[in-house]
Parts: sequence; structure tokens; C-alpha cells
Amino acid sequence: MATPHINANKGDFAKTVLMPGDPLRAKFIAEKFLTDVKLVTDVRNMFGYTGYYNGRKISVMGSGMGQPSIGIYSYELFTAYDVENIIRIGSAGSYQEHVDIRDIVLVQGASTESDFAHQYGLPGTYAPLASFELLDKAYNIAKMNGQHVHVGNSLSSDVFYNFQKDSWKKWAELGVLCVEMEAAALYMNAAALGKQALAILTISDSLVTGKSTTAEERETTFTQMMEIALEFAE
Ligand SMILES: O=P(O)(O)O[C@H]1O[C@H](CO)[C@@H](O)[C@H]1O
Ligand SMILES: O=c1cc[nH]c(=O)[nH]1
Repeated sequence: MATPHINANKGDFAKTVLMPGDPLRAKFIAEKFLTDVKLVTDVRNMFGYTGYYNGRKISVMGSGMGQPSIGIYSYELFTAYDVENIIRIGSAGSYQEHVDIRDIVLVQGASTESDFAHQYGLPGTYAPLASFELLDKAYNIAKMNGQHVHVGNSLSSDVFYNFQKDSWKKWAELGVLCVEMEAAALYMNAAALGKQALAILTISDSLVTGKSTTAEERETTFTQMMEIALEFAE
């Protein structure tokens, strides 16, 4: 049964869905890493694929940019397609000198200035967290692969071009490692629905040093992030 934003049939998705922001990145991953691949949804060109990695089933689908977008897709995958785990794989900007370009960040906590949590009517501030089970497994895989990995707090921002140029430094003072735009909403949907989520990020640029990766480098480091994420195939 289709949802407003996904035209797949029940059973078309694996238990675990990898979610890059870019639907063309989802297509690239499916074509490069998976076998027996099937396009299962294409509403709004937000492509979703299911295939096999080393004989184990896994899906990959774009989330779009920003918390409202991943909020919609992750909600529909969790509630209508029996998806249990969503692993966001994306790029991020570093807020710390020791978090260099090409490093991997596993998002343990997702701070945000978004109002996504307003819907829960909480009498305080919610702390969106990764699934410890997914985080623990991802960390061990990254270490085993000899990858340069950090674990900690990340900012899920609603603003890519911030009018206040130095506002990121306030988050940096509190130890926040980097910025991206989706993890907090994903973590909140997972928590509210009793599901599991993790964001695995590759640092594409640094707000501290001004360094950025080339397109070619992004391709290589992206592969390293995928080596972790694909191990979650069931
Ligand atoms: O690389 P992706 O997954 O798209 O993630 C990052 O890149 C986009 C901004 O350019 C935002 O979606 C941000 O979270
Ligand atoms: O600076 C950056 C880099 C990637 N993604 C973001 O949201 N910000």
C-alpha cells in the first residue's frame, strides 16, 4: 500500500534502509554496491532501491535535504513498510580542529535549533540520541577497518547559509563536532516509533580551517562510510 510520498509495495523494503540526502547518491550506491537491485519507489524522483550486499538484503533511499524532508520519509518507512533501522549516510561540516576533512563522525547525539520536537508537547528539551546498538556496531566496524572515526554530538541545522556567520562557534564551545541537516528529526521519529536510527557522516569541509574535499576525495571517503553502513545488511 503506497503512502503519500512512497509508491512501493509492502515488503519491498529491507529491514534496514541506508539514507543519503541525495536520491542520485542512492542510485549510485545501489548500482555500485548491490546485486539484484530493484527500484521500489520513485515519487518526486526520491529514488529507493532494494538489493543484496554479500547475499544479505538491504535498501537505500534518498531523504532529501533538511529535517522536514527526512521526517516525512523516515516516518513513512517506519510506519508503513516495517522498516526497523534507518542509517543516514551524509556529509557534514567540521566545527572542531581535531575533526579533519575526510574523517568519519558517528552521531551519538543530535543537537538542533529546529522545532521538530514541538509536536511531542514536552515540558523541556529533548536530547535526540542514536540507537546504541547501531552505534556500537558501527564504531567497532570503523575501528576494525582502521578508519579515522569520531563519536559525539552533531548539530542538525535548518540553515545551510547562516546569516549570523559566527553562530557555529557557540555550538563548537560545547563540544559539538560538526553540522549537517537531518539526524535530529530522524532520531526523534525513531524514538517516537520504537525504531532504531544512526547517522554516519563524512566531513566534507571544515568551518575551522576552511579546508574542503575535492569531488574525487569525496568519492573515496564516501566509500569508507559505505563500508560501515553496508555491514548492516540483514
Ligand atoms: O550529504 P547529505 O546527506 O546531502 O547531507 C548534507 O548535505 C546537504 C547540504 O548540502 C544537507 O542535506 C546536509 O545534511
Ligand atoms: O558545512 C556543511 C557541510 C555539509 N553539510 C552541511 O549541512 N553543512
